[in-house]
Amino acid sequence: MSSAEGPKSGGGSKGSKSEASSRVRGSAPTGSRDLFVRVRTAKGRKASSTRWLQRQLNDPYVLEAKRQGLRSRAAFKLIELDERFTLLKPGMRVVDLGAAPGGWTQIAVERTRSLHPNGGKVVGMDILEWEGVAGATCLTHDFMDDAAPLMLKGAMDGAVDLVLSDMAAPTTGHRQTDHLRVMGLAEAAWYFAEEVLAPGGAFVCKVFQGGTEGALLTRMKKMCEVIRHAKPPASRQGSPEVYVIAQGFRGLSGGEDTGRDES
Ligand SMILES: C[S@@+](CC[C@H](N)C(=O)[O-])C[C@H]1O[C@@H](n2cnc3c(N)ncnc32)[C@H](O)[C@@H]1O
Repeated sequence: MSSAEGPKSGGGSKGSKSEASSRVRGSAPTGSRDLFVRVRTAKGRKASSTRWLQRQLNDPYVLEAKRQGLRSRAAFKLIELDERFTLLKPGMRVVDLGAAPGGWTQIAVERTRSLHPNGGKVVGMDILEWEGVAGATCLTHDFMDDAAPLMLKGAMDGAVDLVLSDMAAPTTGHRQTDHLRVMGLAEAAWYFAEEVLAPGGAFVCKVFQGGTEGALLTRMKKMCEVIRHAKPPASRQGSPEVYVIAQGFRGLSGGEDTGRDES
């Protein structure tokens, strides 16, 4: 796993905010901000909100995302994972689950060149309403709903090279409940990936510290050449999130028992 230290150095692209820009975004912020913004407590604002605001105003990833016209600081997590594991290439077909507000989708569009003729294809889905990203098909639907896989398959119309899932249910503060919820989403994302991934395809999914659960990991190992876990530097150090990266999808060799409960 990578450490969650300060931002990496990078090229520092100049910040047009146009999504249609042909400029490839994606350099992580360079160095930290000199001026620390202190937020005073205000009447009617909870201490937790003040802390959140102060963190946002002093977070180099938040500032850099804004500068580069990226919709979320989370975009840098995908950028860092892509730099480490070489996930995205021009022409690739990508599904992005839990896509709102669209930072990962923006990066997928740029790196697959889905806006270009003969470029890739990107389909994103989120349970929340979200603003469309040019170059992607953006769906609003609960991925846990039975109809969701069919909607995604219909929009993709063919095999997928990369399934991304940054899905996260709102946290309750109860560690086990939050863990179970995120793992439920991860499991559903993997089963979807099994159905749509092309040979050689890859899967990247948010899980919680401790990594992917035993049964799911065993199943993934049977179907992929390599499975790794990573915490990209942009992932907050205090957050339990890590990502599982499965590459070299080969599916199952005829009728093997995977232990999945099909009932
Ligand atoms: C951390 S955010 C994703 C950020 C995104 N990767 C980006 O770069 O902008 C997690 C998202 O998962 C979505 N989500 C959670 N449960 C979901 C579900 N059942 N179906 C679809 N989306 C879901 C949430 O609505 C939220 O927008």
